[in-house]
Amino acid sequence: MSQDKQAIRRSIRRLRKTITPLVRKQAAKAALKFCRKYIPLLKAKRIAFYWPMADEFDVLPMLTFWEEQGKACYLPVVPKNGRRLWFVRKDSRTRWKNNRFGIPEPIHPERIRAEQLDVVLVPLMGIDQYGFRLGMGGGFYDTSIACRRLRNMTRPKLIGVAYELQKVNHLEADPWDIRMDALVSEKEFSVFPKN
Ligand SMILES: Nc1nc2c(c(=O)[nH]1)N(C=O)[C@@H](CNc1ccc(C(=O)N[C@@H](CCC(=O)O)C(=O)O)cc1)CN2
Ligand SMILES: Nc1ncnc2c1ncn2[C@@H]1O[C@H](COP(=O)(O)OP(=O)(O)OP(=O)(O)O)[C@@H](O)[C@H]1O
Repeated sequence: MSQDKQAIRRSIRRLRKTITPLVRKQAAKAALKFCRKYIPLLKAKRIAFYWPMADEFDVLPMLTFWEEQGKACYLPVVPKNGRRLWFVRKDSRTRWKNNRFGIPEPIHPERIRAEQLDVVLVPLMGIDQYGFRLGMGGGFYDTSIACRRLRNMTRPKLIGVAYELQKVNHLEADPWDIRMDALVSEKEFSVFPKN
């Protein structure tokens, strides 16, 4: 079964490599335009983004926009032990340090957990029609947003970010998998049905 997941990751990674820099840039712009109307984002005080690696969807234009709108913006920081991510504030003067995966992380005293965020833009490898997500396999996001398993917990809102070519019909969900509330791609912004 995790064999399966590895195979899906490989095939999506291969597809994603074919995206040209120009298309990537246009996709980032389109996604920004779509997400500007999403009410939870408009109302949010604290929003988490991610620093895009390799061929991941570029959310930095969105980050810049929402930062200019006065939102407090955060990026994930991999913990020393375990898998529960910290979210560290990024501001215009932030300095950066690479983590063990080579991903830049902000250096800032303001460090919070996912529960304190209003919206999290979640990186992913694949996403199905129900909002189930396949990540890089580290289990970081599933662990960090596990608070959403609790009944009545509607925060943080989770927005998966992906190219259309990362959509898959159906992902076999593991017990720890948490569904996204919405998805933004280069083509659309869609909200998943609650049930
Ligand atoms: N941009 C971004 N930041 C993120 C994540 C993510 O998916 N995307 N994460 C989401 O959880 C966390 C880091 N998770 C990671 C999990 C696994 C690997 C990893 O296995 N990297 C392989 C190379 C993978 C590849 O070939 O693309 C390696 O280092 O060998 C890296 C980061 C936090 N920050
Ligand atoms: N809430 C949790 N508590 C403890 N362990 C967890 C939790 N969620 C996931 N895990 C562990 O993390 C491992 C990786 O999970 P999975 O392959 O679903 O990660 P992923 O969603 O692809 O990765 P990521 O979230 O880092 O992008 C699993 O084997 C599981 O044991």
